[in-house]
Amino acid sequence: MTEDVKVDIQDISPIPNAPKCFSWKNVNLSVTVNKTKKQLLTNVSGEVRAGEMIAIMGGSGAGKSTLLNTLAGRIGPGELSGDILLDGKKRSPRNWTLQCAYVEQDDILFKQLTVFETLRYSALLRLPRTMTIAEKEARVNSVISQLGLTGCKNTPIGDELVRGISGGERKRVSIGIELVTNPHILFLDEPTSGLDAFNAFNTIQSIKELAKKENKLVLMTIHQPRTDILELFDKVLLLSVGKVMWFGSTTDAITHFDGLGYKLPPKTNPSDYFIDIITIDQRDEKLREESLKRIALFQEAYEKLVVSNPNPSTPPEAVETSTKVAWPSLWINEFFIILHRYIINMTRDKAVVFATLGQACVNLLIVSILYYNVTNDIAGIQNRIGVFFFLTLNMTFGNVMPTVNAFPETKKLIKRERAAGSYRATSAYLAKVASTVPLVFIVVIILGTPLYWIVGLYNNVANFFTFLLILLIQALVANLLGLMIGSAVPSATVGQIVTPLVLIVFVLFSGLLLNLDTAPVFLRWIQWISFLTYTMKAFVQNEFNANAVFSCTHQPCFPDGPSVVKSYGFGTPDLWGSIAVNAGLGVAFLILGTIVFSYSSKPLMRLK
Ligand SMILES: Nc1ncnc2c1ncn2[C@@H]1O[C@H](COP(=O)(O)OP(=O)(O)OP(=O)(O)O)[C@@H](O)[C@H]1O
Repeated sequence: MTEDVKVDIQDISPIPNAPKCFSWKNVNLSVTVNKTKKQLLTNVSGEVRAGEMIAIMGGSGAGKSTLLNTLAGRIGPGELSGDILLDGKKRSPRNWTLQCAYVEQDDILFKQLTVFETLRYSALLRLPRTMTIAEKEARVNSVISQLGLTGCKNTPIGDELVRGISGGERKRVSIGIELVTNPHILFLDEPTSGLDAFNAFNTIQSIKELAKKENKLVLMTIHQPRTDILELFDKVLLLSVGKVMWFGSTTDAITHFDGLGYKLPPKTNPSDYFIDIITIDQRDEKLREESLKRIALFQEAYEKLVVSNPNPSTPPEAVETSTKVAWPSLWINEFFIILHRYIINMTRDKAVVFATLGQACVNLLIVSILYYNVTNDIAGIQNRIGVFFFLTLNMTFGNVMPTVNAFPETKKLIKRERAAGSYRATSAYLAKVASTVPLVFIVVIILGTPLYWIVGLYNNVANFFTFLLILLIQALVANLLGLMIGSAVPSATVGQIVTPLVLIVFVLFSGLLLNLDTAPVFLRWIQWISFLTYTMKAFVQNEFNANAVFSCTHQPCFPDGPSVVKSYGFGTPDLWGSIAVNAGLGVAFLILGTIVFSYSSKPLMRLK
C-alpha cells in the first residue's frame, strides 16, 4: 500500500536550501595532555562540493577521525582555530543538526527489529509531523531500495543467538537511519571497517550513487580501500600526523608523488602505496627518521602547491541564518514511539525474557524449599524476616545490575539519535522507564503470589495485596536507581564497579545488619535514602502488625506481632508511611535520573 505513496524529498528536509559547498581552511586543533600541548591537526584545508564523495585517508593515528569529528562539530574540549564554512558562511548549530548526518563506525541497532522496522522508527521519530504515516513509510521504502536492502527488508538485525543480516547490510541500515530525513551532508566514520571486499564495495557504491543522484556532500574516513573503491572517490585527503599530504584526485596524487620521486610501483593499489609512504615507520630509529623527513617533504610540497594555486573563496563574514524548526513530533508521540520500540525489541528478545522469568521461578523454588509453611514461634519470626530480607535483596540486585549493564549501550544509541535532533531527552528517558514496568510487574506477580501462600504469610487478602505492592515498588525503585546509575556512568564496566558499592552501602543501612544508632553520625543520613530500609519496614509491619499470637517457648519472647515490629525498630514510619517514602524515593531517583541523563546523553556540538 505504502509503496504507492509518493514523497517529494525536498518536502522532508527542514532546511530547504541544499548547500553547494562545505569547506574548511587552516583548521588547527590542539589538546592539552598532562599540561603539554598536543597538536592533533595542523593547517588542514579542503572542501567538498554537492554531488562529491571525498575520502580522508592516512595511517593509524594520522588524525582521520579527529578531522571528521572536527568538521562534523563532534569534538570535546581543545583549542580549535580556522574556518569551517557552509556555502562560505559560518554554520548555525540548529541548522547543522538538521542538515548533516553522521554515521558512526559501530552499528548500534536494536537487534530484534527488522530492517524495515528499524528505519520506520527512525522515520516516525525524525520526519516532520506534517507527513502522514503512509508518507513516512513510503520514504522508508524508498531508502531501502536506494541502499539495496529490499532483499532483507523483513529480516531482523540479529544478535548472538538469532542470525540476522550481514555486516554490509548492517552498515547500510545504519546509513539508512540517517538518510530517511534526506540530510544534505553525510559524514561516515570508517564505513567499510569489518566488511569483506564485496560488501565494502557495494556499500560505498550505494553511497556514491546517492551523492551523485541527490547532490549530497559526502565525507568519510576509510582505511586503505581496494582499487575499485578508491576509484569511486572524487577526491582524497591524505593525512599524516594531522597534516595534509595531499588533497585532490587520486590520479593527480599519483602524478604529484611521482614528481617528488615516489613513483607508484606497477600492480600496486595506490591507496596501499600512499599509506606506506605517508606513515611514520616505527620499526627502528633510522627508518623513523627517514619517514619523518619524507613526510616533511610531502607537507612542504603540498603547501607550495596550495600557495601557487590559491583558493579564490573569500573569508567568511556572514553566519548562516538559524531556521526555527519545531521538534519533528509532539512530546507525547515521541514517548509512545520510543516506548513501542523498546517493548517490541524486549518482548522479541526471548533469551532475556526467559532468563528473567526463569530467575523468578528459581527464586520461588529456593524460598519454597527453605521457608515452606512458617510456624508461629521464634523460628517462624526469624524465617519471615529472612524471606523479607531475601526478597528485598533479590528485587534490588536483580533489577539494578542488569539495568546498569544494558543502559550505557542504549545511551549511545540515544546520543546518536539526539545528535540528529530526533527527540527530547525527557521523552527518551521516561519511555525507557515505562518500558521496564511490564516485565517487573510480571516478575512480581509470578514470584510474589505463590510465595506468599507457600511460605504461609499472614492469611488475609488485603495483606497479600499490600505485600505485592511493597514488592512492586521495591522492584520499580531499584529499576529507577539502576537507570540513574546507568545514565551517570560512562560505560557498563564502570557501572559494574560502582553499583555493588552503592548497593552494599544501602544494604548495610537497611536496618538488619547494622544498629543505626551506633553508626557514625555523619553517615546516618544514608538510612533515609536506603529504600531497602523502608521495604523491610513495610514488609515487617504488614506481616506482624495484625499477626497472631506467637508461642513463647524460647527467649527472647515475642508475645504478638507488634512486639516483633517494635523489637526490630521497624515501627516508624508506619506501614503506609514506609510505602509512601519508598514511592517518594522512586520519584526522586526518576527526577535525578532524568537530569543526569539529559546531560550525559547530550550530543557534542562545537561549530567554529
Ligand atoms: N582528545 C584527545 N586527546 C589526546 N589525544 C588525542 C585526542 N583525540 C585524538 N588524539 C590522538 O590524535 C591522534 C589521531 O587520532 P585519530 O583517532 O584521529 O586517528 P585515526 O587516523 O582516526 O586512527 P585510526 O585509523 O587508528 O582510528 C592519535 O594519536 C590519538 O591518540
